[in-house]
Amino acid sequence: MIRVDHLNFQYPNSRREIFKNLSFHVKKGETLAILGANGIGKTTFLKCLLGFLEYKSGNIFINDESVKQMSASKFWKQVAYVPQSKRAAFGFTGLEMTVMGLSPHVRIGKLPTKDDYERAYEQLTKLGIEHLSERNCNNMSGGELQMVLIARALIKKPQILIMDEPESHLDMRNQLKVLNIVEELNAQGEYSIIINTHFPQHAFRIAQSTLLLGKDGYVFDKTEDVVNTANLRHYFGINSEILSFELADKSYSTILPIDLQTVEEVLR
Ligand SMILES: Nc1ncnc2c1ncn2[C@@H]1O[C@H](COP(=O)(O)OP(=O)(O)OP(=O)(O)O)[C@@H](O)[C@H]1O
Repeated sequence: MIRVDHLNFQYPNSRREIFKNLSFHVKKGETLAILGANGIGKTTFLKCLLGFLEYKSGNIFINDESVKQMSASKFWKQVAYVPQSKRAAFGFTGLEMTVMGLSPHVRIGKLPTKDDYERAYEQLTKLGIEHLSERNCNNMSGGELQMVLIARALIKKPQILIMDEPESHLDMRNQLKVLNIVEELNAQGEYSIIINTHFPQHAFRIAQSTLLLGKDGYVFDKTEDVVNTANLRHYFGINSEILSFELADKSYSTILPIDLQTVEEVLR
């Protein structure tokens, strides 16, 4: 369980408060989607959560323990981060990259063991990407590298999994692969998952709750209560329609952006 309590953050060189009194939680076995317009503060929030930026006030708790009081080693044993694959450039093989996920569990200066490499290979196999184990990450496609980064995050069996736009830059097939993995992890009931995304329809598919960040506040609630046409108008300035249908006993919803709000609509 991760709980964010009245968090406030502002960059030192800026007058804008990126978030003010931000509070929400993600229970074990649940997925939260974070949505919001470009530049609203999604990455900034992840940086605060991961300890790369210091927030002004408020607190973040993992299983009711404040992260401020937690050692880095304890934090990183529980939390795994999957960065966007486009920003990565590494000279490691898929197997080496996956083994690196075990680093919080390995003493400094100690090399990974044969057992660690076997666990890494097993993790790649679980995700169906063992063929990437000997491939250099620099020679992988965005989708392949994203899957290896997910393997690296999962190998240490984290409680909290944080993913920064894992399906951006991927084709539709690879997007579905990533969404399926998140759905499977969610169904296992062992993780609290936080996923930054630019796709509201993905929030519908994988996230029980959604945090929608805006300039003048935020909404946090069940996804179906957050992702609606009124909020998309207010937070993205677009008119849209939500389309829902059933297929093979499963319900699906997606969002069709129709057009930008007109100046009159904005002023109304
Ligand atoms: N180091 C910094 N100093 C001052 N302002 C910053 C700094 N880094 C980011 N910002 C500003 O903070 C705001 C939030 O940026 P952030 O990258 O968190 O947005 P985002 O929601 O992740 O955007 P996107 O969807 O485009 O990735 C932006 O206005 C950005 O210009």
